[in-house]
Amino acid sequence: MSPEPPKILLVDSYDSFTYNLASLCRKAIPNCRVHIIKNDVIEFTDLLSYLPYFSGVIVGPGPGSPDVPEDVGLVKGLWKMNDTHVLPVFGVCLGHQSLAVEHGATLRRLSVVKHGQVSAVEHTGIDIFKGVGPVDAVRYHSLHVELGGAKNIEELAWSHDEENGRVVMAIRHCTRPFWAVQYHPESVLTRGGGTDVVLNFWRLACAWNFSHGRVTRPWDQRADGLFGTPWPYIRPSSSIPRTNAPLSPSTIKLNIQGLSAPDICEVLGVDDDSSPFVMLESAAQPGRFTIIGCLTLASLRVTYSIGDNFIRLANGESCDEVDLGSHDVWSWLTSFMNKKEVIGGSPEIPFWGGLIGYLSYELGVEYLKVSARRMHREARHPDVNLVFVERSIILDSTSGNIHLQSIMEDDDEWLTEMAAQLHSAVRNHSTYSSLNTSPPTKARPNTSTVILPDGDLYRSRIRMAKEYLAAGESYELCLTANTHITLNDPLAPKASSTHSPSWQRYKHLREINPAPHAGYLRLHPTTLMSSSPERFLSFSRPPGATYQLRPIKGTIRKGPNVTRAVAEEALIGSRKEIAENLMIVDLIRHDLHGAVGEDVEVKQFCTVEEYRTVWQLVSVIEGKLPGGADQALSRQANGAFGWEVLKRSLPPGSMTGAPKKRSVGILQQLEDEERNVYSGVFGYWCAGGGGDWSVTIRSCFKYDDRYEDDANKSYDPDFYPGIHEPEHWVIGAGGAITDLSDPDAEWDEMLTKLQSVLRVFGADGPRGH
Ligand SMILES: C=C(O[C@@H]1C=C(C(=O)O)C=C[C@H]1O)C(=O)O
Ligand SMILES: NC(=O)CC[C@H](N)C(=O)O
Repeated sequence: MSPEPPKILLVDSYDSFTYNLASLCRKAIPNCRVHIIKNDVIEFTDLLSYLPYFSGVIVGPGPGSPDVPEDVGLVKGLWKMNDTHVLPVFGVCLGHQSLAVEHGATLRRLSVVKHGQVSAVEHTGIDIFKGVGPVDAVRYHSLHVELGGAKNIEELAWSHDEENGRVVMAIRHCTRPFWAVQYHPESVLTRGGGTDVVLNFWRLACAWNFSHGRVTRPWDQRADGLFGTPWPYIRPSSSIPRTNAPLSPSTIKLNIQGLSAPDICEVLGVDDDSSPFVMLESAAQPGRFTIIGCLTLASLRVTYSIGDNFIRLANGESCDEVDLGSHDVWSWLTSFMNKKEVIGGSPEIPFWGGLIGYLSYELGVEYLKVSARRMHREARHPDVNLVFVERSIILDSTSGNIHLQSIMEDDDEWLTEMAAQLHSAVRNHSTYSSLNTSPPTKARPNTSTVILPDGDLYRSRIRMAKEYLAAGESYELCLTANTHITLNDPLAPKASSTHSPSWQRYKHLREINPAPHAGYLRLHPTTLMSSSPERFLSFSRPPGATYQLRPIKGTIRKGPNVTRAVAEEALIGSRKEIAENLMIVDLIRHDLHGAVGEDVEVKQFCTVEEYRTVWQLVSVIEGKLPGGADQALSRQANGAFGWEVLKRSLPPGSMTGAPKKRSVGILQQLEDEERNVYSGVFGYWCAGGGGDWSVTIRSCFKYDDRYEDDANKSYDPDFYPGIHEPEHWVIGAGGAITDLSDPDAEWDEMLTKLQSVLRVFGADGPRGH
């Protein structure tokens, strides 16, 4: 009989780095099984009888303080076990602080907090540091411990901070098998002191277990009941069998020069303001494909608002509310897409047909189970707003090819007709207004109002955010605020069957701020225009799917003297910017490890990319499922696992800060309004597997409630409910606040981001005040 594998209990204090620690543990401890529990799922006294199943415990990092019982939960109890229960424990950061504090150490705040910063760590070279060379370790902490009054605690490592003096970096208990480190061994930038230290812990733990005659209890049903499957646990996304025969796209490939994405939209009738319309546009590098939906009266709209127990399905003819029953919106959509599977399209085309639309920020917040203070349950606008696209036109900016596709049966006639229409559009191309790029007329005086966030209030919120950071509640907070624009010009051309003001504005936006993740989504009641630079998550078609996230953190405004070299110096050369980006990279590694398991890699760390108005610092993280799971899941459903990864990773970490859950809760205190469409994601899920979702930033949206009940039903050209009404647009903008943030500079950065979109309204831009 083979020996039982080492079993490690990892206690998670609601951190955003826990799965990184699990992964480190799996790398360091041969063949181990890691069971993760939250620190509040069980009382410590009830956990005691389960400890014999484990060879050791790892106590992870987390927000808050070791002094606050709710922050550490059952962890406190571990250090007070009586001799019969004792087992080896390794603490990290909050875990380290808890070990020290429970033994009499003094908890203090650092004079200057360390979030996402690398420090040289000196160590004794013994014990968990035996054979360990130089350590350059990432730190995420505001609090630290002084060992003066501590009993039985010995220092093993320390750092010398310019501002804080000597800070304890690792300790051990003198008589019990307890060790801990203040730094983060699992961070992607930690060099030395990671796997080597965890392996040493494991060797010491084995030696202690052996010398104390401690044998782990064989795993049984009882343990299974509480601790379940060890990490990495790949969640099957859907067990619903495929019920329909898969569809197959019919395609025509054209190479027509001189037809832009907006030209094609106009051929398709985007100017009819009452009709739904979707385009995901790669309006700049590194974007390649533009996806345009060719919607029909029968195109199915799928909407859902938080708090509802139904999904709304509508097309131009009917509208139904479908009871969710035991499903949530995520699983409902998974089974919906299971019935829509498409196979056999051209492999290089990312989208063959499928869902296009947006998911709100609050949808992600709801999944995190943060108690939502301000959720307006009544009369919510859609948090999920999607349309199922059966006919599409894809532009490939690399080859110049235009692909017409349909997954509707016997649709060749449409393909031929559309090809003919596009050919004739080029011949008459002067009739298409998109070729005339003149911006919408500047707003007449007194016809538009722009309500900017209040500068003093924003700065005071930054200071409050920094107070939370100093207290150890968060490592980084992405603070944002909304700008409201009201347009009320009785003389401006009205929405009609031949004129869509929002479309004209979008065309202007793509000119002044071309972006790789641009988009125009008119899914009434919502209209979204985006010039987003940021991909959130893309997943390629299974099998062998790659899950890629591309967080941006670090922004500077472009200007005549801001060359690439200057931008690199300002971004890569800045401790602050690298720290901001690193924190999100570590957070995203955790989110991805939580979904796909062990195979997660940082492919690009902090590279400067150029956009029309800003330079940005971008990192790329990719994950893959293990071979067996990948095969099994790809047989089961068409990209449903990508949908699962999306669900588990929202809201985008770059829009929350870390640790995600606690930070989202704090941001709800600091921000006055819901973020809604802003800070969520928009993109597609292809029915052939694969998807691409962008972060909804550098965007603006409006709700037009007058369309709500009727527009889906009516394509009646005489029905324009918005005809004499003002338009009300919202632009969200913000930035990551860390301890190193300067309130004036952050306000300015927020204005820079805001300005990239606000200019389309022809309104006077914001000035710093
Ligand atoms: C918050 C915004 O952007 C986010 C914050 C960034 C930053 O702090 O540098 C960069 C990109 C986004 O992840 C925004 O555009 O409104
Ligand atoms: N990363 C952590 O565990 C942080 C611990 C604690 N909240 C601090 O800020 O010091």
